[in-house]
Amino acid sequence: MILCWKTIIFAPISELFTLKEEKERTVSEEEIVLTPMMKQFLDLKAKHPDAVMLFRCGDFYETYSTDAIVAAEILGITLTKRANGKGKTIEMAGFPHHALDTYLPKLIRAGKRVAICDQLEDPKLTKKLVKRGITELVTPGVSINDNVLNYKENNFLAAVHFGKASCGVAFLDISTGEFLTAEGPFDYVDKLLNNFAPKEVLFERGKRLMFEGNFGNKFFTFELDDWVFTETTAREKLLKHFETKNLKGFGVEHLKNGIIASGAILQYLTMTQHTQIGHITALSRIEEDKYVRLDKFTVRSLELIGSMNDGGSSLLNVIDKTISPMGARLLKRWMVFPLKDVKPINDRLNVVEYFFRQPDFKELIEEQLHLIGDLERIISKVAVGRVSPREVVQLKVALQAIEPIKQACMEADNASLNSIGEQLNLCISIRDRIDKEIKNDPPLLVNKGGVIKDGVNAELDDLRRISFTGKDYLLQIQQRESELTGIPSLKVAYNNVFGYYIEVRNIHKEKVPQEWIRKQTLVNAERYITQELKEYEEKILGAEDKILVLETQLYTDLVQALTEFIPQIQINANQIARLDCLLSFANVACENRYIRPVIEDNEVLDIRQGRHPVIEKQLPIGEKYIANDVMLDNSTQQIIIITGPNMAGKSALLRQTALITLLAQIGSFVPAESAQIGLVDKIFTRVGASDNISVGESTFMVEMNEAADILNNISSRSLVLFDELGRGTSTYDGISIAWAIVEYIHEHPRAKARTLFATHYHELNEMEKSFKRIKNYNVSVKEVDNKVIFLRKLERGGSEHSFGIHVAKMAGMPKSIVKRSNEILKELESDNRQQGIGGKPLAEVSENRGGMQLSFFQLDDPILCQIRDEILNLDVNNLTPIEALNKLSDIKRIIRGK
Ligand SMILES: Nc1ncnc2c1ncn2[C@@H]1O[C@H](COP(=O)(O)OP(=O)(O)OP(=O)(O)O)[C@@H](O)[C@H]1O
Repeated sequence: MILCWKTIIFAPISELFTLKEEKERTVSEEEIVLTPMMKQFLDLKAKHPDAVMLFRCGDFYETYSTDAIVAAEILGITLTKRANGKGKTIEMAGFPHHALDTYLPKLIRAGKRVAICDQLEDPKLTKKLVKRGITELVTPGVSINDNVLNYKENNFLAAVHFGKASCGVAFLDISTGEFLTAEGPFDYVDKLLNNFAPKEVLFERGKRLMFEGNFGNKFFTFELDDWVFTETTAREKLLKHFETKNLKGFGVEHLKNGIIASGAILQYLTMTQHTQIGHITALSRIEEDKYVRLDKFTVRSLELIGSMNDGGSSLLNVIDKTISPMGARLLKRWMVFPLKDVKPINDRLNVVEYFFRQPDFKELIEEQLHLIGDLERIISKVAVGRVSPREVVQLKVALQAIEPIKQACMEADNASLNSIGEQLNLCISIRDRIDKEIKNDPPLLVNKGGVIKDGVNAELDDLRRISFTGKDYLLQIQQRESELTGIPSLKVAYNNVFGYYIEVRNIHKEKVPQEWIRKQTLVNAERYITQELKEYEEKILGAEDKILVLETQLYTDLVQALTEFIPQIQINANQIARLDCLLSFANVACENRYIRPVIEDNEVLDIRQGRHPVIEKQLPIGEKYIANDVMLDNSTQQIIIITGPNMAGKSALLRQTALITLLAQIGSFVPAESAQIGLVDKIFTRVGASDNISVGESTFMVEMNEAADILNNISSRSLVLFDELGRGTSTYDGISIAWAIVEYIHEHPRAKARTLFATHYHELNEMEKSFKRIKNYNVSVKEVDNKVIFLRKLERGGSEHSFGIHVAKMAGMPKSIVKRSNEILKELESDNRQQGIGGKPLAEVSENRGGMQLSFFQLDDPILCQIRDEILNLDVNNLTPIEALNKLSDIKRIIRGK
């Protein structure tokens, strides 16, 4: 036999034998002697060199060589060695096959691809090496295992195709069957990748630089051959799967790049042996123009899905009171895809209001939703042939719960609810069939038996009778023989080796009849078999085997019948998810005193007594969130410049305005006394300076990139929030850039966006004088006895102080520094007052400020000079909070030393 290296291109080889050369060559069998099983392993492994192979050996899944080293580390299992022909050894680590569900998710969560290699024939029936083959390739993006999946999240696999004019993208969640596509410029695809957060992304081999250059390196990726990314291959694959002549019915026919990406996904499913995919019933286009555009910075800085601080809360945490897993997943989607048309938003709001007004209806829906479970993922498991008897019973329970929901929705005085009710399908025939055939509390696995109810199949009933009466008969034998032999402790028992046997304790061994055949000697007893016992054993065991075969057959037939209902049950799952989200909105609104916003097709944003939905939940007991009014429009008050001390609540106000708008546009009630929301098409936020050093960009570069993106994309319908824009550079540059940007938004006809601009550059208050739609506001504080009290009220007019020194004091800054800072501030202020800021060119203002700073550090005090040097040597942009604290403590030590 000749082994070809070309097919064996992975690391384990080097550990099985010594490689003379790395390059391709052929090796004769004389040079290498492998055990036959290892040869089989190598052949299979060569098909998926990058995956950890779980190789089934009897009752174990084994891993070998480098796979074993990796698996032992991730799974915490013992690494051993096994002989591998001609005195060689190979690393090995394994676990019992029934523990697959425990260990597989750990490998997937560690970002590994796993090839499952099973025995394809019964080892008992062959004398040769057992046939084995890869039955499934599980990867982070292609998993239906409950232990890998998070029930509140979709598990998307994505594919990206780099077309000539645009980029195509597709997303598939195999656990729910949802399949989506879109195409557009890189930044749009980047936004989608961030919003859908796929667990794995596929792209064409050799295009890594392009991929990472546009989308970063945070995704788990896999490269596929270039032939996968051709239009003909992709179209063929899609048409074959959907059994259609073209893709017009899905509304994606014109999306050439999207189609290529979608085809690549299906191709990948074939490659990973996922061929039962009847639950993927449609390919939908992601309709960009239907949703508010939120870029990834906005999603992150508004903390919609996750908090930027460890342990912090997100908007999703506050508003997710969904009951079903489908509801939780849909709500997460709604959060990043707010609507921008009045009608669908009002449709949602109408339902939320209906829940409010009809507590009985709300209670009924709530009660039934608790019974439904993960209908969407269960029906996907039906399609892929992995549904357990318990899940089938859960499916029945869900369909039963849908009946009262459907009825209540149809009877409701609300068109959206009527439409939900109409779409719900009771699937009565299959529901009743499950009820008739499957026991109410079946075992987890069908091969354990006891799944099918009595009365379903006459043959099954007969076999069960034989099995049960046979067992009774064995008891009779026990009793009879005990009496005949006079052995009171005689007992009939069963083990896998001898089958049924009679056990007699040694003290009675003399009384055993001659015709009994001795099979086993124990310390205190002997075990025997008899002719009669063997005959009954055959009958009982034969019946039990037949029962299992028959039950499995009946169960498989039922699951097959269920596949006919996949589309209807998927629709049910969607409608239930929708209802669940709207119910969640109603409950959140009740609990937190939200009101229904008025949605209008104009450019007014008028929020009265608005609150921040997340901060208000986090305040210490006894503290109340101070509500504020914010009014923006395109004619009188387009841009608000908000100044005010540090810690006053400027950022909170900015964010709450965006969050209220966003909540309204996903159809939720909002935390305010009243809210008039003129529909927003895009929300942009630039909040604080953040570093992106990992991709080689400075704080300021990131800030300017984001600001440029905003300015290039805003429209007169957009909402823009700038928080401390320009902070990442010198005061002089910062003010100039901030001023120019505000001026642009005010003046540019296309860019007349409603804008909130929070800043510490009080100089920007000058703009109100020259620009008609710019208005100054400040978040108020009161100074009492040298102490600052935060009133947190938004008031008309600019403010002059930042009270930064006060905040430094609150933060525990050494008293001497606080005192000295106050002296310097007074000096600076008096100087500025003499010179005057208003009307002066910004350059002058800034230069003066620089001059003052210099005089501070020109003092003769060597301690101050030492502090100056310490501060000047700091790289503030790269300073971690801990380093900052350490530095403060160093400075404190210097002062104390004085
Ligand atoms: N309206 C409010 N009612 C009650 N507490 C509030 C309110 N607004 C803000 N806070 C509290 O004050 C803290 C500081 O608010 P915020 O970060 O908005 O201040 P800021 O003015 O942006 O400060 P800085 O200029 O230093 O960034 C918040 O974390 C919150 O706990």
